[in-house]
Amino acid sequence: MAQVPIIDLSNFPERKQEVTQQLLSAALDTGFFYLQHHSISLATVDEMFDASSKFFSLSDSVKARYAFEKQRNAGWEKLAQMRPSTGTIDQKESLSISMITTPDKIPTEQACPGFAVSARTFMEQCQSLSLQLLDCFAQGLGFPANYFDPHHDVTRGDCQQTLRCLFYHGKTDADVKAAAGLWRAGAHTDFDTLTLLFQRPGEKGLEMCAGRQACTDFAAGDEWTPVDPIEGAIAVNIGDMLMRWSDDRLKSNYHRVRMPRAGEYLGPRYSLAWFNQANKESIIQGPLKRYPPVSGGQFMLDAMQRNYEALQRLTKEPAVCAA
Ligand SMILES: O=C(O)CCC(=O)C(=O)O
Ligand SMILES: [Fe+2]
Repeated sequence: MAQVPIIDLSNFPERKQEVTQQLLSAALDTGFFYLQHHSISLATVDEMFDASSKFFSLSDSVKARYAFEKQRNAGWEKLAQMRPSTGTIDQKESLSISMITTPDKIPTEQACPGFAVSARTFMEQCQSLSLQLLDCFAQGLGFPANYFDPHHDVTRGDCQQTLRCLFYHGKTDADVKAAAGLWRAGAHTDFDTLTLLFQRPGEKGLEMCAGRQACTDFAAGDEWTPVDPIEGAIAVNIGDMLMRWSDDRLKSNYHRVRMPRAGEYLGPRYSLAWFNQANKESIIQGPLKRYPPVSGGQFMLDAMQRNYEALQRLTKEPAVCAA
């Protein structure tokens, strides 16, 4: 079974070369790693989890004021997302918001007091840690220092940086018995450059599958490794955009969230995902030019189209990966 390495960011400025090597080696192989002793405080993360659970506890009619819009990839959705790997609906709710481009999808002070303030602080800290990591990857891939910064520019109107709050409903023993074929989140890769994934201790279920060869393939192997929550640590994974930007060297591997099993904790699971996504107008191309250049905006549209076509095929054939 693959190992998910734990990378310690203590004394980062003095240890930057060493950390860069560790990040690179994790990204070349598993595509997943944990970060410990990073710059995001536990209090900031806890406050964001509180804000997120308060939002999800609102009535569906209030949450529907922030309804998901596919075109903008923003807003709230419930029992709505289907992955080509499963053909069943993910057992979850989510709220996706961006730092500047979706103010109308951020719950108001009246609807959810404190949410906007907590989300802003959290997103700012996620952004700053992400640029630190992306700078290491830039150097590891042979790009100039800070190469990725202008491509993840949150001050521009074409910014695609996104926070997704996730809420997986609690289950009963009967639900668990009847859960064959259901997933909290079906196997998928992320479309972004880098995802920071925050989990709460005890709320397990995330699993990853190492071994993807090309950013264009659409299948997962069958060896799954748990990425269980570790107190204070962030689980990080490479996404398809960085896989492409690295000419397939860094691996955007499949991952999923399984349903709890009988005898396990059956309560709700909350997670927070910060998706780093290149600005729509940024041009993505690896140093080896393995793929033609593509803009950040077009890359997302193509990824969604590929997903859509795979879902269409699913209605005619069995699931591409019996995940
Ligand atoms: O909730 C999790 O742990 C994973 C979520 C995820 O992979 C996603 O939303 O892309
Ligand atoms: Fe994901």
